[in-house]
Amino acid sequence: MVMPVHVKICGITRVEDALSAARLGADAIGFVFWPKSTRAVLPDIAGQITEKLPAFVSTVGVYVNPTRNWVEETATRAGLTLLQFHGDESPEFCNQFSLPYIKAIRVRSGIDLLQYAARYSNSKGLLLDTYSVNMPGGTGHVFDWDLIPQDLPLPFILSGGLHSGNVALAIKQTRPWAVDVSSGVEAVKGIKDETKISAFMQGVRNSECL
Ligand SMILES: O=C(O)c1ccccc1NCC(=O)[C@H](O)[C@H](O)COP(=O)(O)O
Repeated sequence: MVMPVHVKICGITRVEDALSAARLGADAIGFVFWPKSTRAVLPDIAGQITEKLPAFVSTVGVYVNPTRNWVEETATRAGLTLLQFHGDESPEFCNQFSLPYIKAIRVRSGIDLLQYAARYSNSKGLLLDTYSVNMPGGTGHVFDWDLIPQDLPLPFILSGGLHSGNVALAIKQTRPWAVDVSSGVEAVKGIKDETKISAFMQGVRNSECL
């Protein structure tokens, strides 16, 4: 039996994009609460988007080395269900909130993902993204999927440079719990393109035939 792969569409800043993502079958949407991002959204705007969502769509807050207060304030205002730590947050920092979390790891050669899995064993999964010196996330670039160990003891979310043209192959090769996309379904930064989301979702479904 082929396991269905979950989908998170990240960098949502508009109600219409969130509703398109939900209607086309996304399981989660992500709000970037790192103020330096071109996809950053205000917590109250995120809250208005969350209110419009149908049931069973998770709302994920994305952070890069935030303060405790910022996480608590944004989580409340935006009605989050999951936290995503994308910086150098310690396991102790990530564990202190009332919401579950996933830890983003920026992958490059030489990385020991098994060690990260042991360190963040309380996380609900590792989000594997592409390392870049310039940007902590949302780079639009893929990493070498061969760096993912077969025996990773946590569910992982494959991320980094995915789009409709490569997502089926990515799923076939790595067998993730979920995939995460931002640049690959955008018209411009922070604004999603419904046709691209639809093609991406089709790519995910096609992976079930490979
Ligand atoms: O998207 C951002 O601007 C961003 C900035 C800082 C930290 C994380 C960020 N995005 C997090 C995500 O979950 C993205 O979906 C993930 O990095 C993949 O992005 P992309 O390669 O553009 O699909």
